Amino acid sequence: GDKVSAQQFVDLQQGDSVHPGFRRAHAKGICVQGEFRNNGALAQYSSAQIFATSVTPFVGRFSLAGNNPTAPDLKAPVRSLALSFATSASEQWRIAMNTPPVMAVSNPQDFYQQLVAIKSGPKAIQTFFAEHPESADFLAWKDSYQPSGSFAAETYHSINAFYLVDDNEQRQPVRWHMQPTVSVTDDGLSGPNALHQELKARLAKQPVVFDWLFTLASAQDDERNPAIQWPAERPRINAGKIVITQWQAQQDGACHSINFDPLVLPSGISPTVDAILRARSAAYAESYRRRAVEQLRGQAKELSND
Ligand code: HEM
Repeated sequence: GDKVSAQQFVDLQQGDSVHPGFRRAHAKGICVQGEFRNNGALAQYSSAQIFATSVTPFVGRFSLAGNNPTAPDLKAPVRSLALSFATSASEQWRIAMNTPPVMAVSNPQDFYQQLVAIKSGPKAIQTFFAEHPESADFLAWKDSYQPSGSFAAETYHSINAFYLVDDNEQRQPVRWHMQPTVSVTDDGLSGPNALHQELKARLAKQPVVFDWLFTLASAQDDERNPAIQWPAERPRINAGKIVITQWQAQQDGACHSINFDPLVLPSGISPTVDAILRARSAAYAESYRRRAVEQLRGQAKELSND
């Protein structure tokens, strides 16, 4: 199909009502900070500094899919976690993850059409999925997914694959996910900011901890295709713990001015040719450009979800 530009993506995602100063997607969220406690297990696969050092701090952001920074927390179909590690003076690693393990489609053009179909209503999206059999793994996830009662209790997936690159330039394709260490039901949660309030109350008492698990592809898996789940028997390596200790409101917080572009990678990690990664990088930059201009012009709304 025809190429889709970053401007077209962001125009569609921001929709008719622009919220000046906010992200055009995943607009509602909260900044967090913490550290990665490495256990050394990935050092043989990747020369990245983060897998050689014991502790690396990060700035992160929990968020909800959608363009509205005041949307009700419990209505969002997808929850997210983004992390930015300053792994050395010259390198950063930025990661943006969602609750589904795969995308419904394999390329940017089809994702654009999926967003068009979502806007057109339930019948259009049903037709879209019927015409895209590669969405089967995504739909299976969607059918079985039970939203939890906490950002801390979700599993967040890289979806796109990357390569771990070792000292000899050997590449191992991987996907990763953050596995929660608590389970929380949504019983009794209510109100538009339920997940934000739950997170703040939780962090006042204890850190939020995830295990960072990497799944190793084998030669039969196509690491360029973000729609296809890899078989469950693929090896998994636990690289250590993601420990979140603090939060800040997003508009004043350290995550506000970070563009969580998935192609900002340190040496030892490299991108696959998955076209979605390039599309994401371009769209995030366009969204960032728009919100930065609005902020510069003083149009950004002061708004927090406290
Ligand atoms: C072609 C496909 C995609 C497009 C066009 C797209 C577009 C966008 C845009 C425009 C933003 C706002 C960026 C900003 O202003 O900082 C965003 C944020 C985000 N996206 Fe995507 N996205 C895509 C796929 C994905 C996938 C596959 C994932 C998960 C693996 C993902 C996870 C996120 C997350 C977590 C955020 C919020 C990051 C933050 O907290 O700042 N996106 N996306």
